[in-house]
Amino acid sequence: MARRNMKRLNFINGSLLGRKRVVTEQIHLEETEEQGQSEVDVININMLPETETVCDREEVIRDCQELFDKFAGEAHDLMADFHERYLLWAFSDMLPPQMKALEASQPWIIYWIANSLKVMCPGSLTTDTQRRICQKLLKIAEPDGLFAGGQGQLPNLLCTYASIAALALCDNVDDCWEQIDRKAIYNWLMKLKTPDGGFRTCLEVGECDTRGIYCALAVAQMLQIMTSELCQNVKFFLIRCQTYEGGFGACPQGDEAHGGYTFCAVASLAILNEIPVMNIEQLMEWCSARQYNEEKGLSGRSNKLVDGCYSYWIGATSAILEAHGYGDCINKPQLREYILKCCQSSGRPGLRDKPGKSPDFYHTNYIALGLSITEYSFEAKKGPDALVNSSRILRTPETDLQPINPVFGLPSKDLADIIIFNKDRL
Ligand SMILES: CC(C)=CCC/C(C)=C/CC/C(C)=C/COP(=O)(O)OP(=O)(O)O
Ligand SMILES: [Zn+2]
Repeated sequence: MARRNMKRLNFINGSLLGRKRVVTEQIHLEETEEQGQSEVDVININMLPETETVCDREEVIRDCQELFDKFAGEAHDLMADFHERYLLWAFSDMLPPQMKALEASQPWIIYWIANSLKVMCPGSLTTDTQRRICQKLLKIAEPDGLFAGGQGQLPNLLCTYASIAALALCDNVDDCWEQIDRKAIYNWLMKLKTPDGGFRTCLEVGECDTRGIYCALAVAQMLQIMTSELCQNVKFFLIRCQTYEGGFGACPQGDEAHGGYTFCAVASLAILNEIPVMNIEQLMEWCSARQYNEEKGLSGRSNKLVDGCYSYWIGATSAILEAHGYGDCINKPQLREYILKCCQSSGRPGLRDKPGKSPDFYHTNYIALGLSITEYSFEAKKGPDALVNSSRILRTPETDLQPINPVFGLPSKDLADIIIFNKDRL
């Protein structure tokens, strides 16, 4: 066999329409060592071009491999008590000044912390903390019953989802669920609705993409204010967001498939009970391609790096498909290994995107949800509420995680409780 001499072609750095040169194919002549014959070796143009991300990925693979070697053969558990301290601190102390940037996302911070506690350390969200959460969120909703990022801010759909999800975690303390103004929220959702089936994130100036649809439908389902008028055309908007790759972009036609927007689209179709309208085979292939052999974790889009938060955005998408009878498209034990060995460190509490990154509340929540997904199998319940049965497939006595509903990002019990409560209010 001739020794192959593969040479990397320089990636053509320019837009397709800007390229005016004639395409040339380079060939390389080489003497084979054994036979002394000349052989033509065509350069493989399918080789990965050397981009910044390709180099970054090599570093990520090295970092992960180091941790896999370090913990080889060890059952590496979740350090739940350690992470609990980080989460409880956030509810009792001043947040660091750099978190000022999240001034318009206060319900999100509350949801991420409270949900992480409920999933990883059940019992640690005390009645007193639940009371403080409700008082804070219901204060933001004054005087019109609509939720925003903070007091005095414009009502916002994404913050409304985060607020209702956080309230769902409060076990109806002090009858707080009674104080959610479902009528005001329904009327406002109808005003946010666009004729093509989308939802704006806020009146007049809000953007319109799959996140808005997901937040509107999830809120409507949790509050039991779902109507056919609210759902009109929504599935057509979503169908148009599925790209040639199989994942979903933010908006119809043209956006790149991305894990976050794919979750929003697939979870929305689950709420609408319309899972079969998408191209399931392509979606499953795309989800599987998000998991990399070397790092074992999930990326959010083609040729990008693994990140712990996709353990939920892609992990939940896969769990929803599994619940609807399509089988697993990710490898749960491998994902578990990435999470437990690469997304936590005994040096600093909280969960992180990847080795070398700092933990934060967002990643702690979505990685905890992803880890829970790896411990259960899923089956959709019959009926209109997008409820899901989960059965434990793994027993880790020290750190059993709560089963979650992959559609709503909440522990199954909290979700069922708020839905049942609101059903009775009809
Ligand atoms: C319910 C709700 C509102 C859900 C939102 C879902 C959503 C859009 C998540 C995206 C999260 C994320 C890591 C974006 C970063 O993109 P990037 O381009 O920085 O990261 P990448 O390199 O991994 O693509
Ligand atoms: Zn992330």
